Amino acid sequence: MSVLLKLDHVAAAYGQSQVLWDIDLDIEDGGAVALIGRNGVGKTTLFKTIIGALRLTSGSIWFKGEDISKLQSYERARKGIGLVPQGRHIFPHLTVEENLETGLSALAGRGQAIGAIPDHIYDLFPKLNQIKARKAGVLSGGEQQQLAIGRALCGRPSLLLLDEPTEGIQPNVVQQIEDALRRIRRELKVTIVIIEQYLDFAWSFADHYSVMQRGHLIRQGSTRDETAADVAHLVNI
Ligand SMILES: Nc1ncnc2c1ncn2[C@@H]1O[C@H](COP(=O)(O)OP(=O)(O)OP(=O)(O)O)[C@@H](O)[C@H]1O
Repeated sequence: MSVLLKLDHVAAAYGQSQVLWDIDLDIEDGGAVALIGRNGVGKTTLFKTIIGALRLTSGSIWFKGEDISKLQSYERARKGIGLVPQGRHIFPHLTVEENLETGLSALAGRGQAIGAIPDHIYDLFPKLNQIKARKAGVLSGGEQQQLAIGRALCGRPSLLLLDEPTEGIQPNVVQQIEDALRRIRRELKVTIVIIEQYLDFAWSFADHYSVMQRGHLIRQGSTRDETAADVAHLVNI
């Protein structure tokens, strides 16, 4: 398999406060990776560096063989990096359909017509079709998460980063989210990286895991060769 995303000795800081140190990470094309670690170790910050919301202080980021370290966020989105942020950040006063339309803007400048919301979004999340005229602010947590994923998919990413997709979601809906992510990977050929506190979900969904501790990547491996219990002590408080 080829490498889709490569982080090479990445470091990043908020002002004077360094948060990431010397991160080396390869994400294979077609892979599903869980990024795990205690609160505050830098997982979200790592996503911010990948999407270009935070500049690197050293190192480089490569996507599809191209150094994207100096590109702006919108340029990285156009190249195919999508984010489902922690807390979902949907627009509560817009309808479901209008929220999805905001996701189409990543296509602007990629030489593709922006067009309509792709059918596969409503195929993945039929509920969104039923409630497309409803204001997003009144949706349940699970529906908002589906909307946030659908919105990111409107930009036709080849890499989708999801920051704690199960946070605040009822257990019966977690399974639906997992099923949708599997289909996104298999049918849409999207490579997926999740930040996940809930190790059972991480192990069920992902092929590989990476553990962060105090701004460093300290361990990586296969979720098929090791169990969640093998790494739980590195993640649980
Ligand atoms: N905008 C910011 N300005 C300054 N420091 C920040 C900022 N955002 C995060 N930090 C600090 O950077 C460190 C890493 O935070 P980050 O949110 O990346 O961790 P995390 O592993 O994603 O944690 P969580 O699971 O709580 O989201 C923390 O010490 C945090 O306080």
